[in-house]
Amino acid sequence: YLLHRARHLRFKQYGDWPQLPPSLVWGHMKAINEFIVRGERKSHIDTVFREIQEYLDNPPLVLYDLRPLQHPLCVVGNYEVAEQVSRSSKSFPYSMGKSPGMKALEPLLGPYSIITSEREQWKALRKRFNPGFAPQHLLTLLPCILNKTLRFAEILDGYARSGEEFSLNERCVGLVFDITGAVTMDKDFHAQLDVSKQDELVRLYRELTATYRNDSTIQYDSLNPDVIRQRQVLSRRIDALVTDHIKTKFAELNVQSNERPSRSVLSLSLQDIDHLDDRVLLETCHQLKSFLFAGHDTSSVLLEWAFYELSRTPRALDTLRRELDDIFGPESSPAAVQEKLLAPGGGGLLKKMSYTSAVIKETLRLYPPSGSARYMPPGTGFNVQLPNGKTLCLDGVIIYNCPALVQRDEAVYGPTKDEFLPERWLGDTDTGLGLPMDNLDDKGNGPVAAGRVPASAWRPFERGPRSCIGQELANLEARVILASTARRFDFVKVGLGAVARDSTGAPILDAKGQHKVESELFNTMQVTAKPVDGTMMRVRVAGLSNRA
Ligand code: HEM
Repeated sequence: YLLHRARHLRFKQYGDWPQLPPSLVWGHMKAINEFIVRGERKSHIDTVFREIQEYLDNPPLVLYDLRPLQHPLCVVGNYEVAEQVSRSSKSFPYSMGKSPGMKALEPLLGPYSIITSEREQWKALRKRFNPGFAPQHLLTLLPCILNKTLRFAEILDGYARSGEEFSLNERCVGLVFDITGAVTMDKDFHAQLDVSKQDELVRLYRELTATYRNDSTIQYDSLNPDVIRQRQVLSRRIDALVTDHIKTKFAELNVQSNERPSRSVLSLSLQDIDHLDDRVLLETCHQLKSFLFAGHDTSSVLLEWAFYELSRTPRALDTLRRELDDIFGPESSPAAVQEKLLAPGGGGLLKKMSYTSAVIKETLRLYPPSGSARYMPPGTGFNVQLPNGKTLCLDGVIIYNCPALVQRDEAVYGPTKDEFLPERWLGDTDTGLGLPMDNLDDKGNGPVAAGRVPASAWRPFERGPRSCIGQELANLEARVILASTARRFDFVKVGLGAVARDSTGAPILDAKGQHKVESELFNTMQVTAKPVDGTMMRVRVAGLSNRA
């Protein structure tokens, strides 16, 4: 009987789903491993999924039988299927539930996090925190985003003077951590200063995220008692610091003062709270932790890839710089850009940055830092329709909406699917700055189609009710940072991904207008997908003679 049952589970239960040939004992684990060892071992698992999808002739989804270690996993690479998973419907107003695998992130986020909460609890949190992330509100925080960016530019100036190699990842993480801290909790983390001068929270947070740095072994680390204990200790210390901060801010809010009231996401979320009981305190703490985590880990990756792709695509860099010259004038120093943005109506300049927006959109298309893993228990009745009209019930299977596949689908993006081509977005550069809150219908779904590419085929922030609450902030900071630094600095990749040079030392252009590279820079998995080497760079002040 047992053999009959095992055969059924392995070969019949999902027999008509697209998949690699399963083995009775190993399911798909052995077959996946064969693809892993063929390529770069440190590659993010999305790269392996991409190779398997191509090998199987690009089906809309692929099933991976990982039992008994995990639930079966279904990786979605087609925008129409992905959209059905993420959108709300009459029977499933909050779309599919989140995957139980996200529990591994609990020490980072806290058990009440908006990222993992469900149904009414999630809805109440989203309602409470949405106002702080609304575009108009975020514009009021522009001065503090610019301040942190000036510090970043000063640091780059220092590297330009010394000629030293540095990890762009470390610098971008510091910058984005500072911005997220200021915007969400009105706190200066000093994350861009020397380690000894940084706020204790930064150190603890770095230590905690480092426990997740074991490539793709999150699942197994979660079972290691030492790692579990270490995460608990760090998490409790972070909770204590964050709750103290919340209490201080709550007390300040309740004291009449002539000073301008704080505009942070935290302050806005406390406005309607009369009494800070333990539950509200903990719930608020877990949201702040979630914003810190989700905010810094993703936005820094966006910046790293954007600077890298611009550094090896002279055509795109020239176009971007010309746009910035037109909008901000020829004076290109970060301070001059700051002055323009802070002048009356300055925020409106950001809306004019359509090529910059296309660069951001294209970077997030090629290198989405994260995706969405969903799950509905068996018996729920969650069905999707495949492009061929066939219906599949997704109950009991972890569904991974994988933007790294959807956003390189040849059927949508054509033969240039793997190329960095910001121009493809001209005329359709909305990166969500088109007010996602207003753009959504009453069920929280986004527009069905816009421009030449279906809107749902670009989904780095996911779509539907559980889409990223911080997408406006991410877009805003990326625009401000690119506006302040893209004309000032020339980035030069060193090590992995460095450009190839001819005998005179000049970079070699390929037929598509990009510099040839000596080796490919690629993403690895460290909770999110990020460049494997920390994006080692050198930087120079661009055209010293004509740029301030
Ligand atoms: C380039 C930057 C960013 C990218 C690519 C990104 C991507 C995503 C994705 C794919 C999700 C869905 C996750 C899931 O379904 O499990 C998400 C959710 C979320 N993100 Fe972001 N994110 C970015 C920046 C930010 C920032 C700056 C913040 C806040 C400071 C933030 C806070 C959140 C939160 C709280 C959620 C959960 C929303 C909910 O379930 O209601 N993210 N993000």
